[in-house]
Amino acid sequence: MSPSSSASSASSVSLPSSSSPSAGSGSGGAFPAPAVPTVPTVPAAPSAPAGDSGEALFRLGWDASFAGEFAPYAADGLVPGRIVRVDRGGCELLVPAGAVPAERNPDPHPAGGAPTPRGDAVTVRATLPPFPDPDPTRRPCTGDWAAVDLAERAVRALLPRRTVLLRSTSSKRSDGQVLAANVDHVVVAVSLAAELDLGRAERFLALAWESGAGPLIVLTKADLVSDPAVRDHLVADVAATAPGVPVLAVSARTGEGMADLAREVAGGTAVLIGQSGAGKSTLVNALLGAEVQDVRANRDSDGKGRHTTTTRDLLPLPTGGVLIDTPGLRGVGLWDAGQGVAQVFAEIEELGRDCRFHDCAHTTEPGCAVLAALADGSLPRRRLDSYRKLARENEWIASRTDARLRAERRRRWKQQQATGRHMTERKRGGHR
Ligand SMILES: Nc1nc2c(ncn2[C@@H]2O[C@H](COP(=O)(O)OP(=O)(O)OP(=O)(O)O)[C@@H](O)[C@H]2O)c(=O)[nH]1
Ligand SMILES: [Zn+2]
Repeated sequence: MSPSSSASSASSVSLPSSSSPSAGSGSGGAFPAPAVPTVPTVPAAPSAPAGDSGEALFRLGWDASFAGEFAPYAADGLVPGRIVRVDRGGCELLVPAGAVPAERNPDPHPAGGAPTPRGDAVTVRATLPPFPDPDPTRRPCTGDWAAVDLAERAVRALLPRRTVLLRSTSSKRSDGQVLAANVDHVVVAVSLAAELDLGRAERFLALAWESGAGPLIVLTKADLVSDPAVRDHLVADVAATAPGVPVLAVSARTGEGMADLAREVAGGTAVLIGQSGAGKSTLVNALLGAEVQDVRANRDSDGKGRHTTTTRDLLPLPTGGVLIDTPGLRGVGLWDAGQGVAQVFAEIEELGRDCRFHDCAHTTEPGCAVLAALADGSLPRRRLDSYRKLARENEWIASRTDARLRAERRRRWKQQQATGRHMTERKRGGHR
C-alpha cells in the first residue's frame, strides 16, 4: 500500500502541494480569508453548532484549549490543521473543508463522485519549516496541531503538545523518536487467545503513563474464552496488576464490549498499542465500521514488514474521537520512561518510602519495606521482578541519552502537561 493512498478516503480530497506563492489566486478578493473556527469558551461536543469548520475541527480532536493556543495565528489568517503524517517533502494535514477555497480545490468530488460533505475535513499537503532544535523529539509528527498558511501550503508553527508518545531508536545513541502527539487515550491490546503476559502489559503501560495520556487495557478475542467465570477472573487478574487503569474484555468478532470501548475513546485521541497479533487491526476496523487496516491471518513471528500493511494514520471515528495508527507505533519500546515505570508500579514506589535507607535498592538492605512485603506475601514476586527489569532497562536507555536535552524535555513536558491536563481530563472523563 503506497503512503499516498491515505488521501483517498471518501471524505478526503488530496491536493497537490503548491510551491508557487498565491499562484492563480489573484488579489485578496479572489482569495477569501481562510475560515477560522470560532473560539469557544467551553469545549464543544462534536455536535456543537460551531459552524462547518469548527465542527470538522472538533471531530479531529480540537478543543477550547487548542483554540486558545491558536488564537494569535488566526489573527494572522492561518488555519488550524492536524498532521496526519510527516514525510521527506513535508507533511499531510487534515484541515476543515470550508477553509480550502474551491478554486484551489481541484477535485471536490473524490472517489465515488460524492462531493466533500460540508463540515468535513480534507487532506492537504504542506511544507514544514526547518526545525533547528537539536532535540529530535521536538520534530513535527502525527497528531500535532499546526498553524497552516493555505495560500503557500506551508506550516508556520506547531501548537504546544499536550502529550507525546516516544520510542527508542535503534541507533547506538538513543535520542528517541516521536510517534504521536496529543494523544488522550493509550489503548493497550492484550490477547485472551494466549496466556496472559502481564510483564509485557506492564511495559506498554509504562510507556502510556510516560506519554501523559491515560492508559486503558483491552483484553481482546474474549469470544475465545467461553466460560464467563474464567473471563471475569482474567479481567480481575489484569485489573489487580494495573491499579487505576480501566480493563475491558472485548471481542471484535461478536461485538462484545465494543460499545464500551467506543465510549471510552469517544472523547479525544486514542492510539492502540500491543503485541503483534493481539487484534489491533481488527479492533480498528471494528471501531471504524469499515475495513481500513489490513488484518492478516498469518504473519512471520517477528512481525517484520507488517508496517507496510498500515494504510491510514489518523482516523476520525464514527462514534466520536480520533484514532492514530501510524507505522512503528504499535510495538513500541520503552524510552526514557522513568516516570511511567514508577506509575505502573505505584505500590512498590509507595513501599519504598518506608525503607530505612532513602536510596534503598530493595535487594539486601536491612529495614527494606519492599523485601518485607515480598516476605509476607503482600507483594507478588512476579511484580517485583517485572519492576526491576523495566527500571533497569529504562536506566540503561536514559544513560545513552543526552542529559541536557533530557532535563530540558522533562521541564517542558511538565509545563505542557500542566497546561493541557485539564482538557485531557475532561476528554477522558467526559464519556464515562
Ligand atoms: N476469535 C477472534 N479472533 C480475532 C479477534 N480479533 C482479531 N482476531 C484474529 O487475530 C489475528 C490477529 O489480528 P490482527 O488484528 O491482525 O492483529 P494485530 O494486533 O493488528 O497484529 P499486528 O498488525 O501484527 O500488530 C487475526 O487472525 C484475527 O482474525 C476476535 O475478537 N476474536
Ligand atoms: Zn527497600
